[in-house]
Amino acid sequence: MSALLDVRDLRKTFGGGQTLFGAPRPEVRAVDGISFTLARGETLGLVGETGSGKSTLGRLVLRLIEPSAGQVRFEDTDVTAASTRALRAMRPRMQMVFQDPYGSIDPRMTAGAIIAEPMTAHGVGRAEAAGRAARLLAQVGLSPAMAARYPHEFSGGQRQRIGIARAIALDPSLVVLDEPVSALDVSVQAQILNLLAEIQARSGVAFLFIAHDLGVVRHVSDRVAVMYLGRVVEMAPRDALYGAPLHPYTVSLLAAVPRPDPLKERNRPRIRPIGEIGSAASLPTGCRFHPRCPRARLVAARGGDTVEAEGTRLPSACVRQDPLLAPAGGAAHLAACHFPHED
Ligand SMILES: Nc1ncnc2c1ncn2[C@@H]1O[C@H](COP(=O)(O)OP(=O)(O)OP(=O)(O)O)[C@@H](O)[C@H]1O
Repeated sequence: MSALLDVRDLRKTFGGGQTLFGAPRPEVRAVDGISFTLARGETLGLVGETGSGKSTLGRLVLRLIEPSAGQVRFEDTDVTAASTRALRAMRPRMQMVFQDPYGSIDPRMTAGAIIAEPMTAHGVGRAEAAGRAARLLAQVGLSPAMAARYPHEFSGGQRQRIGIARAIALDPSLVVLDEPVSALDVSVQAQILNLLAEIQARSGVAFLFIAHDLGVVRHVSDRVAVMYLGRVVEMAPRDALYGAPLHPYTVSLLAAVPRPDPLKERNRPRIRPIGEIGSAASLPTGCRFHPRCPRARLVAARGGDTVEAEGTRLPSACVRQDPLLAPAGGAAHLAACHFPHED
């Protein structure tokens, strides 16, 4: 069976060209050649630091923004080439949940109206939509009587439940969730993650789950993709990624996840990337992680073919060749690193 979602070499560049006064405007390669598939009912977690391109990728997949290049196929239809009309017909099947669901919603609408809106927009009658909105409220753990209330009368967690109810109102087969629990207290986060798992078990919806927090992604994902400056640098089934990470960036992200046991915390190796995430406006040569990579320094110290870069010696492959995302630990465990097995 073909994949629900098939993303091929997707790219998005912002800026470029010139400003009004003729100065060159920097070109930002926010998404720089990303490919992956998603099966029906699957959850792919997408993690990375701020600025790695996660939100841009999520919006491209749903064609809320136009790609610069590449292709997105959803349910065997080319989303990137779809006409406005075809795209509109697809919308009920592909939905999005935002970090703050009310950022884009009219605060003067009641919860019932907010949930009913996508249904009436797609031809469901008003009375039928109101009835379904009440049932959806119950499904997301809220009282149907809350349909008459306004956004400001809800807590953050309740608002996110309403955002989820709205997203699943038309029974989508894909929901892109962009940091859906990042703004919530930890206890509320767990409730929302459980709710999403219940919805998925019942409906078979697939999730593209975007988060900067590896701990959150671990709870919900079947597979995880780690993004760095517009690229996926590692992608693997959840247990392989957390149990045996291959890319030094993933290793460093995992080292930064706090653990509940302070004793273990003390003995944990401190692997940190050097400095801050670079800029997608001025990408390094070769491997885009090389300026921050602790492993490149380790490998160079052992000798071999090295060059002078970043004020130190680094393997010439890291500085000169852009590594491809390729199988490195079994067919399903992909990493974009010249030295995936050296630590
Ligand atoms: N509309 C835009 N115009 C110009 N640059 C943009 C635009 N949207 C995003 N970018 C740039 O693209 C890069 C990726 O941004 P994006 O928001 O996708 O990253 P992210 O990983 O989702 O980060 P965050 O977690 O902060 O949302 C960043 O360098 C950002 O500044």
